[in-house]
Amino acid sequence: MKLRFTKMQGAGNDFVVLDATRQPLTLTPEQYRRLADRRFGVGADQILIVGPAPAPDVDFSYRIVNADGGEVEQCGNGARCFAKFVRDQGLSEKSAIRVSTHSGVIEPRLQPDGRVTVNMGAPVFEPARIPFDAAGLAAQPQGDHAQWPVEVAGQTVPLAVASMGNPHAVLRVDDVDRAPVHELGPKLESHTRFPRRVNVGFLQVVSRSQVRLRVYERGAGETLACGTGACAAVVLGIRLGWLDPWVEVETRGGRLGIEWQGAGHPVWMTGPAVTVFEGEIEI
Ligand SMILES: N[C@@H](CCC[C@H](N)C(=O)O)C(=O)O
Repeated sequence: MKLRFTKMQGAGNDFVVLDATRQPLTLTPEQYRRLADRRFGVGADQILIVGPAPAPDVDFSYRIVNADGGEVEQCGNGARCFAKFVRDQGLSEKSAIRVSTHSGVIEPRLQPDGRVTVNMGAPVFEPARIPFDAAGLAAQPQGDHAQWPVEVAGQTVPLAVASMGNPHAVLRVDDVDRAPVHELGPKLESHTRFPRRVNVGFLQVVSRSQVRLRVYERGAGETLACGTGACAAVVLGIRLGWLDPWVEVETRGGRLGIEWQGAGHPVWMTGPAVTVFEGEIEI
């Protein structure tokens, strides 16, 4: 089967975007892995499948598949690329687009400067809803929230955890360039405390409004940026008393602006969305 695709990136987090608005598209996990493969396929951290609206109050649906072939709930950088994709392909003329994902409706808005702002919805902190197995762990109170002591690689690390629709664990470090991303990332990603695995963020606080972040993503390894990871890290940093409500996040692939006004409010993420090329692949 020949498949048309668009290669996109948001702050260096790269995607193969597929249009399934006119006809249903179901690939096998092996086919998704092949598309994501940087040597045998197109190459991507995630595959985004844009589909028709499943209900009258939304404009589209979109599904997200990690490079390992597993379908997941949410993707922040992908949401920005999704919005640019539907506009560029002439699928919508709106600049605020409501899209249904596996973890609810989000609303990307195209900005006049080409960046995209997304209402990512409200974060969730209850361990059971992340999901995070906190049984037997005493939370370490700090600020108005908690970090959890988790045993990994012979050490105990304090993790803050949240869901942005998908699960995140965040570890504060002094310097992201020297952080043990490849030592602790894979071990925490599939740690028994996280029954659905987890995205692992390494957060360096530069000031109350600026952080540096690296994320070892579930199902993809370290990416140049993770949008939901940036939302989770900032939200947890705010709850722990480290950060102000508006924070610039420096990733290895670009900068994201994250705003959160506190409990009950949605997280707003602003950043780039770029088309790299279009093509066709035999899959
Ligand atoms: N890169 C993404 C997140 C993609 C999904 C993630 N790896 C997961 O498994 O939850 C982003 O920008 O948010």
